[in-house]
Amino acid sequence: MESMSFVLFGATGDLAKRKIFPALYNLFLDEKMPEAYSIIGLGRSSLSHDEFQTHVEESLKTFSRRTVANNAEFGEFIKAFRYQQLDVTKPEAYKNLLTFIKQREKELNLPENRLFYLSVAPEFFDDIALNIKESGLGTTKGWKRLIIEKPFGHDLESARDLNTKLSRAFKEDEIYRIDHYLGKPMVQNLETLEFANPVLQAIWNKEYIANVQITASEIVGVEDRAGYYDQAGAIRDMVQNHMLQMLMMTAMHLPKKISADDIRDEKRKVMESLRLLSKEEVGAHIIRGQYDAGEIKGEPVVKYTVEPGVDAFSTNDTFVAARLWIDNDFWKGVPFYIRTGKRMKEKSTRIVIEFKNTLKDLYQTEDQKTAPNLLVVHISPNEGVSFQLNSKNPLKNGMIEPVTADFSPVTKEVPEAYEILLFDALQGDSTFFAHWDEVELSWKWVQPVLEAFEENSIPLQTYPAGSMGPEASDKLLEENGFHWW
Ligand SMILES: NC(=O)C1=CN([C@@H]2O[C@H](COP(=O)(O)OP(=O)(O)OC[C@H]3O[C@@H](n4cnc5c(N)ncnc54)[C@H](OP(=O)(O)O)[C@@H]3O)[C@@H](O)[C@H]2O)C=CC1
Ligand SMILES: O=C1O[C@H](COP(=O)(O)O)[C@@H](O)[C@H](O)[C@H]1O
Repeated sequence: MESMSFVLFGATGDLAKRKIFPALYNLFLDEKMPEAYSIIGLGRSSLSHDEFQTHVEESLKTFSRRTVANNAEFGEFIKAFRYQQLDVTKPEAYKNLLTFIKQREKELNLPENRLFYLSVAPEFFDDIALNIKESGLGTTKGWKRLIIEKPFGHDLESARDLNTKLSRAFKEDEIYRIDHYLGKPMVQNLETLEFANPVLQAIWNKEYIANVQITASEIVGVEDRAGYYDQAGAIRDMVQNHMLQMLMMTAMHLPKKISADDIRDEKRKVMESLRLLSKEEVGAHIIRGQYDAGEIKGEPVVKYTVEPGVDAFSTNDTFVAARLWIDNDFWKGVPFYIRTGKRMKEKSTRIVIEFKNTLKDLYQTEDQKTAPNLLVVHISPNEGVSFQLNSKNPLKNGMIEPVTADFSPVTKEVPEAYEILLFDALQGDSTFFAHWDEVELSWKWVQPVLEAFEENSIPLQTYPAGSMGPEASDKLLEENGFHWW
């Protein structure tokens, strides 16, 4: 891995302290950082280098999965951090930043490889990219890369506009759009499950698969993010990015070779085949929900519209379920269901592949009924893969029962999504970052849904906090003879 400067916009913010610093620290402990590097944090606040290093240390003590010891090794890590106060909206400030970066490059004998990480509000993304270009920060003898956080646009038009602006300063292969779900070990493992197992590869299609169910349920509510969430809703916050990325990863077909370009090509093909809904069709395939008061783990929970910062008459979606169709040769006729919501019964992200139960009529009697085979990819909170088979239970007179073969790695050791993604970006591997084609096609699918929601042309179903969403979400599957697993 090449030595570099890591330039972090928004270094005094929430994401930096909760995810980015801990990820860098754990990469350091795993000896996955470059041989030489400088980390330059930027923010509006006025901080000395020492104060910034203390801020980083405190964030690691609170959020790192590994403990922080006050030893020489830690000293080695923290000494790479420097801080610069910079108002991102002031073009003249970038000149000072360039001088500072060059000075550090000289001190540490670093090549001009610069990785810029935009961990600031999205309204700044395009300005920062432009200022990097105009100030000469992006003119390097080495490489430059831009990591950009979500949300990438608010709708199709704004996403296109942002992309056009970014592409004036960075080429597509220099842009790393973070979708942290793509860094989750079990989402990455989908590729291996599908392509490294000939048995699964042979049956990964419409001949054998009855339906696919992707769930991302959360216990938390809107928390302290009402300002953002009440405008975004589950459709923008989760569906446009994480849910559709998981769908792409599940439905993509065998690439010519395992490379970033080939995998992203296959993902794009999935999105190109995704059946677009007209605004009028949205009601038949999409369930829009909002949580009502309820109870979670024995504690009462208030309804969404009385949460701090939420509009009392808000019609924002805190739950979305959808039935999607991929009209290609592999998946024609196989429904893909997705559901995601806040204030649900459990925190669970999982993908369930339900296989066709073609042998169920072979067994005639009640005690010989068979359940469908299920392949379940457990993404969080616990990582693993399980496979449900039918087997005779010798203790129950040979009655046929479903049994589960389970694989779960030791979760304490599993790296976090941000660690995995940062390591990839440091190495220049963009496989698990969202390509613009995927982002644009996702927005294309989402756009009529956004419009139907905005026009209130489909009902807003309420669901009690602590449930698995509105009843209408169950009916969506019942219409095709299925139920949620
Ligand atoms: N927090 C999270 O869990 C997640 C965040 N994201 C995304 O990450 C990005 C950052 O979010 P988050 O850390 O929560 O945001 P915060 O509001 O916590 O932090 C914002 C950062 O931007 C800096 N900033 C604001 N205005 C300026 C300015 N004019 N010039 C320079 N710096 C400025 C702040 O500096 P200062 O504090 O010094 O004023 C601060 O460092 C957003 O795009 C968000 O959508 C994505 C997923 C999850
Ligand atoms: O991006 C987001 O993801 C989180 C859920 O992430 P997870 O890793 O905990 O599954 C969600 O709470 C948040 O609203 C959204 O912005």
